[in-house]
This record gives sequence, structure tokens and C-alpha cells, in this order.
Amino acid sequence: MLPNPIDQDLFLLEHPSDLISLGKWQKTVNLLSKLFHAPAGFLVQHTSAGFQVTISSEQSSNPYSAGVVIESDANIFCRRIVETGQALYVPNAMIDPCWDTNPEVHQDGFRSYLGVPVFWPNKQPFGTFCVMDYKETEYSDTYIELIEQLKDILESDLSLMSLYQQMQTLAITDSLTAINNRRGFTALAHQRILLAKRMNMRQALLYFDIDEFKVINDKYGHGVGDKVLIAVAQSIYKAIRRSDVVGRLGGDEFVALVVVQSPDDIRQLQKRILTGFEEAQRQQKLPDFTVSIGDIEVDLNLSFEELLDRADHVMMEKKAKEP
Ligand SMILES: Nc1nc2c(ncn2[C@@H]2O[C@H](COP(=O)(O)OP(=O)(O)OP(=O)(O)O)[C@@H](O)[C@H]2O)c(=O)[nH]1
Repeated sequence: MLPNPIDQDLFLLEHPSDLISLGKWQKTVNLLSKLFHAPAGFLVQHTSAGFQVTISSEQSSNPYSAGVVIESDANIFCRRIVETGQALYVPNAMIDPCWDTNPEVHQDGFRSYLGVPVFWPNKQPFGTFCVMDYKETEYSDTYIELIEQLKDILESDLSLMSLYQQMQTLAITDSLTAINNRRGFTALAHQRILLAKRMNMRQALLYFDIDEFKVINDKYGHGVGDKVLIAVAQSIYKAIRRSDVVGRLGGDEFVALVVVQSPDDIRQLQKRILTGFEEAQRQQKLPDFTVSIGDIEVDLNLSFEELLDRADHVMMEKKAKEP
């Protein structure tokens, strides 16, 4: 329901993270080419958009600078590593016809390549860490160990970045229903309200509370109660637009902040949500449950807390009127 914390299909260079020091990575790539006496060293990222040089060793002999993108189907050395997930050492590409169509060999004049795969913490390929030389090479096993060691520095940064993003997502996510928790909802709702103000858009705030939820728990058990909470969260989530926001405030209380054109939109949305509850109840064989919904149009002169209070109040009034 929530977006993947890190979109591994985006180029890091274009979507940098504060947790990664590209300066440190630059030093690592420079060190790699220095230790190998190589004219060019790289960290390359692969995504569906192709291979991008993330870091390029700072040498005049290096023809590729950071940011260059090569198409995914080009017969370059890095592609072999990404496809096999294995290190690749080519001491002399001129004697192997499989590199005849490799532009690095035939346009740039490189002969030797040594590269290792770099992985994201979930074992998906990030790309490669490699050195290239214009002359034939004879690297010993020690050199191959060395490049693996240096690569660990890069992978541990990728791990740190993923872990931090996961923690950030956990802090704003309700673990049972996987929608925003109170903190996440509050942060996103504040942003959306400011945006609506700028764009002159109308918004509605809907407050949901399951009726006599305690009875469901007592009668059918906590596990069934949890399933009802998940069904309610998912039904609301499915009924709203991706640009709207939904959250669980706690217990059996949910909220949604939605963009609307007219009061009729609010009625239509409530209808869709109620139909969603009925469908979920039937399909998942849940006990009968009803939900009281309070709705208000967002008054931009009120604070966020005042808006929540008002919507809660409308919900309570509806609950009191129910038979
Ligand atoms: N299964 C389950 N129950 C929860 C969870 N969080 C809170 N509850 C229960 O939700 C119930 C909420 O009870 P009340 O606030 O009295 O609300 P209610 O029974 O729905 O009564 P009304 O709102 O007046 O209709 C309590 O019994 C809590 O124990 C949860 O994560 N899972």
C-alpha cells in the first residue's frame, strides 16, 4: 500500500540521498584506479533506463564522466556482470570475438576490464564497480580480492541508506493496516492542505469510527477484530485517489483527506466506501460491522487539530443518531 522506501529503478545520481557521500565514493573510485595503475575506474548503476556512470575516476585518460548513460542492450562489459551476477575479468578483449561489438573496445580502445557486481541489500543488482585499461593486463588474485574489499564500502553505504529509509517508513506506517499512522497522516495532510490553499482546491476531511468494535473483539476474538480493521483501511484506501491521504489515528478510528469539487463528491465517495466495506465483509466472511462517518469541508482558516475535532464531532453526532 505504501511506496517502496527506495525506488531501485531510479538513478541515484539524479535522486541523491543525504546518507550517501558521493565525495567518499569518488575517493574510493579514484583509489581503485590508482591501485590498479588503471586509466579509468567506475561505479556504474543499472536501471531499466540503462547503465549510468555514477562515479568516474578523476583522470584525463578517462573518456567517461559521471552522468553518462549507455543503453541497456549495448554489448558492454558491465552488462555481462549485471546479467550473470558474477565478477568479470577480461585481460585482453581483442582476442575474444564476443567483444567485437563492444564500443568500449572498438571505439574507445580499451583492452582490459575487471569488474565486480554491486548489490542492493535485497540482493538486487545495483550495478558494477570496475577498472578498464587500454593495454592488456595480468591482475593477480590479490587484486581481485582488493576490488571486492573496496566494493564493500559502497555496499555498506547502500545498506545504511535502505535501513534508514525503512526506519523512516516504519515510523509513519501503521503496522497492522499498512496505511499511514497518526504521525504519517498528520505530516502528509499538512502538506496537502498547504498545496490545496495554493491551488485553490476544495478538500474534505472524513472521520471513520467502527460502531461497537469492542463487541466484535469480545465476540469473535482479537484476530477477527484485526481483519475488520484491515478491511476498513483497505476499503477506504481503494476508494480514494492516490493523491488523497488516508490514515489510522489509533484503535478503530480512521481519517481521509480528499480533494473534492462539490458536496456531491463527498456523498459519492462515502457511497463507494460503504460499498467497499460491504464487499470486504462478504468476500472475507467477516462479521457484520457498520462504520460511522463524519465529514466536513476543509476550512483553511482552521488549524489541522480543529479540523480533526470538527470531523470527529460530526461523526459522533451521526453515531448518536444511529438506531
Ligand atoms: N482487534 C483489535 N482491537 C483493537 C485494536 N486497537 C484497539 N482495539 C480495540 O478497539 C476497541 C475500541 O473500543 P471503543 O473505543 O470503546 O469503541 P467501540 O467499541 O467501537 O464503541 P463506539 O465507538 O462507541 O461504537 C477497544 O476494545 C480496543 O481494545 C487493534 O489493533 N486490534
